[in-house]
Amino acid sequence: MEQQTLLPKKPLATTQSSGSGKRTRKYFIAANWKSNGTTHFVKDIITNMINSFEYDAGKLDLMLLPGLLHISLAQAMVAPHVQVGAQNVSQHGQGAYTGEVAAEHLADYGIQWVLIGHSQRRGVFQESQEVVAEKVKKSRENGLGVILCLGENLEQREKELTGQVLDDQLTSFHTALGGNWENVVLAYEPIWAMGTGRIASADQTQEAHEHIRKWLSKTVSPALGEAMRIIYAGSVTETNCENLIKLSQVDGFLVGTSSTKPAFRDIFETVQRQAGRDLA
Ligand SMILES: O=C(CO)COP(=O)(O)O
Repeated sequence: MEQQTLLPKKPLATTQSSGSGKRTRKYFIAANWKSNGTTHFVKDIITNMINSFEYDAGKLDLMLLPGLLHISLAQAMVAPHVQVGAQNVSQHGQGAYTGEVAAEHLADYGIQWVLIGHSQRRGVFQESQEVVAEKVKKSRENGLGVILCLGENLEQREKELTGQVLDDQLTSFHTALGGNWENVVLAYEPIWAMGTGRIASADQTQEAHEHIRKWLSKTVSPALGEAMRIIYAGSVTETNCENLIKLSQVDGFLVGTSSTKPAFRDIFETVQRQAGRDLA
């Protein structure tokens, strides 16, 4: 099949630096519904919650990541500014890969963004960084924007290897992206905080995000270091989101469990308030 180079129709702006030291990065919040929900759930949450959000799409991006079969339903229902992405993609192209969903298929269905490298894919499904990198390449060949997850496990943190782990993952992403960081959002996921109810402290989060930003500044360019959206993932709730979103290095959240609950409204509104305060 001829390669598609479908450019995102609704590109998410990677905001530019003003050079003034003032925040210019647009906030980003994604709801990862994982393998949860039914068609009833999707209709209900979009109608009664998601589509009722009134927000300035110049300051905040909102993306839903439903289960694969629910994507078309969500696409058909969401209000114009709300994006819908996929939670996963095959590392293979089209071909004899039974049960896999190729990047070509996502693009063909008008899906413009995909989550790659989620800790549950890496852990439960044993995806290596090499496989993750292949997924990035296939997605880019098909014009998809990517939310790239990275982060350390508990053992790596305790051995003080967090910086090294992040550097290795970033290096792999850089190669897979061919140095093109357009339409990329990075999600820092300390694996020990995923679905555990345990959350990274403000210091740990700020430090990890800063580390990532410095790597981008040094390895790619200072402009990219300043412009890249780095969002936090791991046990975000309506009670802890306020403190995290105030951190200068945190540009939003990838929300799991709480994104399927009424709490998501509070989390969204907290990010929205911060965006209103920070962005002119
Ligand atoms: O997996 C996550 C985000 O994709 C985080 O999940 P929890 O918010 O349930 O910890």
